[in-house]
Amino acid sequence: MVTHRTKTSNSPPQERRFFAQPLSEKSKAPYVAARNAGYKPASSYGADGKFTDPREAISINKWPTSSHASAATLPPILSEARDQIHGFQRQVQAFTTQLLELVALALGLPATTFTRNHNPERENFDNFELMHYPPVAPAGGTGVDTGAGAPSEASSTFRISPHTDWGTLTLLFQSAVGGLEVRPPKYTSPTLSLLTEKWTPAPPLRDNILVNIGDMLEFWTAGKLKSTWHRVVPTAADWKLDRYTFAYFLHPDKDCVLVPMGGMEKEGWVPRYEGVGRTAETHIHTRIRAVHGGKK
Ligand SMILES: O=C(O)CCC(=O)C(=O)O
Ligand SMILES: [Fe+2]
Repeated sequence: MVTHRTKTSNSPPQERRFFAQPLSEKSKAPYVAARNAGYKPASSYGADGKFTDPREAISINKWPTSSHASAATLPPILSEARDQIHGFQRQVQAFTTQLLELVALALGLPATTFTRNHNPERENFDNFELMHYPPVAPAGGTGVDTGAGAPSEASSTFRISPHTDWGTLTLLFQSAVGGLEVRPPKYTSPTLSLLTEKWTPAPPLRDNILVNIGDMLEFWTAGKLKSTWHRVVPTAADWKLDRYTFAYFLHPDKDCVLVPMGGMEKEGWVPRYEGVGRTAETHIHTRIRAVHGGKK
């Protein structure tokens, strides 16, 4: 799903300034698993727990204003931008509310089917993440794209390894450097075959926001909407470049339950992933443990 954006610049200057700092500075707000927020150094984890990715990122949770108990701890450069971040989050909230209403209507459901689980005043895992991907050489030598032709799974090289996003929707603000690929919906197995499956490139489109469907919508629609597998690979054209993106991960209220809505569950439905009947909070904690381990 691609949607048009108007006023947001491609990469806020704070983003580059933040990542250019020494590790000791960036680590002043370290990642805290219970909040799913903070700085995650390069090569310290992988998107799906299977590979280790060279990407570094900082996650900012829903309340960057210090008046909230669960406010994100922000490192100095980003705390200067608190108001800007908060304003951006409010715009995202208004926009995603409309988007979720449209998704419900398109499925023939009442407009509030999904929005009633996304109360902006309640606790959730909403997460605004700034990312930096350092240059990485493609597998099999420079100038060769990685992917379906790679000789073995272990030798695959990613900027971010294949994964699905955990929340409801992800808004992806990509920079000019490409490499994002999505797994076409014809592949329905919960496990990937990196050696045979062909992925579809999703190059950055100027002034557009790319919207990914996340796990929650897959559970609520009994698989009618699929949580999209995606990855970022180094391409022949720009593997030497640093890549910056930012993403807004929209999450539902922590206590809502992941069961099909609006009578969408058909007899014989086999969920692709574990998690049906759990709360959103339990699902996210399970995902965090798989990626970051039990520590922190
Ligand atoms: O940087 C991108 O284009 C994708 C990032 C992504 O998939 C993620 O952070 O979950
Ligand atoms: Fe993702």
